[in-house]
Amino acid sequence: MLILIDQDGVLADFERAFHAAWQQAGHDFPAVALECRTSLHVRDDYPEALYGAVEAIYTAPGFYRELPPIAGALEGVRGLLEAGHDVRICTAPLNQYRNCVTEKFEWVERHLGADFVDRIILTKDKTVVHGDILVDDNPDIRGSRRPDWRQVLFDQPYNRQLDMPRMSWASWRETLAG
Ligand SMILES: Cc1cn([C@H]2C[C@H](O)[C@@H](COP(=O)(O)O)O2)c(=O)[nH]c1=O
Ligand SMILES: [Mg+2]
Repeated sequence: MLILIDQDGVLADFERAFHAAWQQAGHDFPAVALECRTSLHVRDDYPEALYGAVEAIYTAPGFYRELPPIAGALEGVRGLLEAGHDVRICTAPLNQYRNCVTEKFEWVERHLGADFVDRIILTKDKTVVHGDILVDDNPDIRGSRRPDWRQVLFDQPYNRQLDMPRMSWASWRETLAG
């Protein structure tokens, strides 16, 4: 199968890095714990007056480059390749793209190797990308086409309210390797 895998929130731990950076910044408003997050976009869980401070963190140089891998993600990707699947990273850049785009590529090279950079598909519209499965933490993927991929939701606290087929890296074999 052709398996498309999202980067932020599936391979790279955007949430853990943001939480740590917000705590480090010393804002009076406390960092929202991952289990309490309610929306894909972290900004939505903070007061509007702090949106600028929130965006300043994830648009800062190095934020995307230094994201820690999500537990089990790198092993899961390698396992899917070893199982004979064609794996591509299908990822959307921030609108504030300047650091994000380069650092997403640097992240893949650092954690999956230089050859894996050839497997990156960078798009703001994932519905135009061909694939059999898309693993993504976004519960509301919108675009210009009816996609031919079937989404498997990557389990995160902010998408648990939805009754959709889902996985974590602890369960990828049962969900994807079939
Ligand atoms: C703001 C924000 C972004 N992300 C991730 C999700 C996508 O991979 C990119 C671009 O997101 P957008 O929805 O196209 O702006 O960044 C995220 O995981 N959490 C966030 O708060
Ligand atoms: Mg994501």
